[in-house]
Amino acid sequence: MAPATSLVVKNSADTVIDDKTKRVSVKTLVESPGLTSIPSNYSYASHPNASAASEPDDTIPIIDFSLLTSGDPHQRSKTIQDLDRACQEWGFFMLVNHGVSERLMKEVLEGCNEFFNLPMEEKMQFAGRDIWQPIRFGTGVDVKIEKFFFWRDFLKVIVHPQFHFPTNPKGFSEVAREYCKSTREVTTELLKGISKGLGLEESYIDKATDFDTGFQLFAVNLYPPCPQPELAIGIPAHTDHSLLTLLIENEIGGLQIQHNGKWFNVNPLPNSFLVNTGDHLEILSNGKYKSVSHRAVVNNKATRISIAVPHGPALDTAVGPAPELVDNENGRPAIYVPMKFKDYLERLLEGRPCNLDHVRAPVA
Ligand SMILES: O=C(O)CCC(=O)C(=O)O
Ligand SMILES: [Fe+2]
Repeated sequence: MAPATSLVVKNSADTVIDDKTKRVSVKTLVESPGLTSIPSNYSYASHPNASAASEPDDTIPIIDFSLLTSGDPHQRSKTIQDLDRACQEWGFFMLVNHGVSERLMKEVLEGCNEFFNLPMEEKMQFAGRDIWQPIRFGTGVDVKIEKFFFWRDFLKVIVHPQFHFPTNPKGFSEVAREYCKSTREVTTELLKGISKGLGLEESYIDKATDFDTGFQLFAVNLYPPCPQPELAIGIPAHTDHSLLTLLIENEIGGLQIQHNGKWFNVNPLPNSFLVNTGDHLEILSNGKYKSVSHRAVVNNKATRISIAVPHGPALDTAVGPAPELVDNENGRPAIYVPMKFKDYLERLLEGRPCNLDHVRAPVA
């Protein structure tokens, strides 16, 4: 295996995305002539988290959305039970028959591809480190302390409660608007089912999180082919801040989730959504559901694109454990304290390994 090099791509000022680290995008790096090994600061393999993953487990839950919304009470209550089990045992499921068209899913992925293929100066207008910037193009991750660089570029757009979007490539904004509206509608229905599965009234999560004005991101990850995929990582293990994240990808594969202490490769069913429970469902359910740890690995053959759409509470809303799920007398105290979602997101920038540590209740 060729050693990781300390090759430095000639960073002309107009390709440096991040002033602080003088980094160019991974795409720029990959397109530079003669790249046969990764620059040493992308080398991740010595990190303790870098353990091998098992083949996909065929018990990864599959939820049929059409049964949740069919109007048949028996099918609905069975699907609610399945959802409850999936959230409790995996924190992750594949959603099929969700009603979002294959055409729309293809078009939105294509739009993302075209965005990353725009000239650099077009994308550079969105470069920046401020997480509140409505449209942001960058590389790596968002934390202040990055020990090594990650093999991914990103586009992050705030799409709710206000919809923002780049005007180029042409037509992308319209497609993305329709896509984000669809994932929001699907999520609204899932949250109703999840509320019921937790033994709460159907609208509980909607009301407790002010979901109508909830924070929604359109987060695209681009993982160009990596000459030494075994040494690099696309996104290291993390949990999502949201209630639920809906993810699609261009059928290349690379998502891994942690289950019972082991890592699993996820090979999505065609046209399915990969759905994971985020920190705010763990908080609201008082730990009954776990915010699942996941990561993205890279490959040396093809560019992978994934679109993660995390749906969260309203920024000014502080979500705590549902009182119905707290029972102080019977050994089930509230294990989290409420924190405004806006403040929670800002803490992420401190780069602590587990976001939920910020809101863990002191042990009495
Ligand atoms: O690319 C993937 O499969 C994972 C992306 C992800 O976890 C994220 O954007 O939070
Ligand atoms: Fe994630």
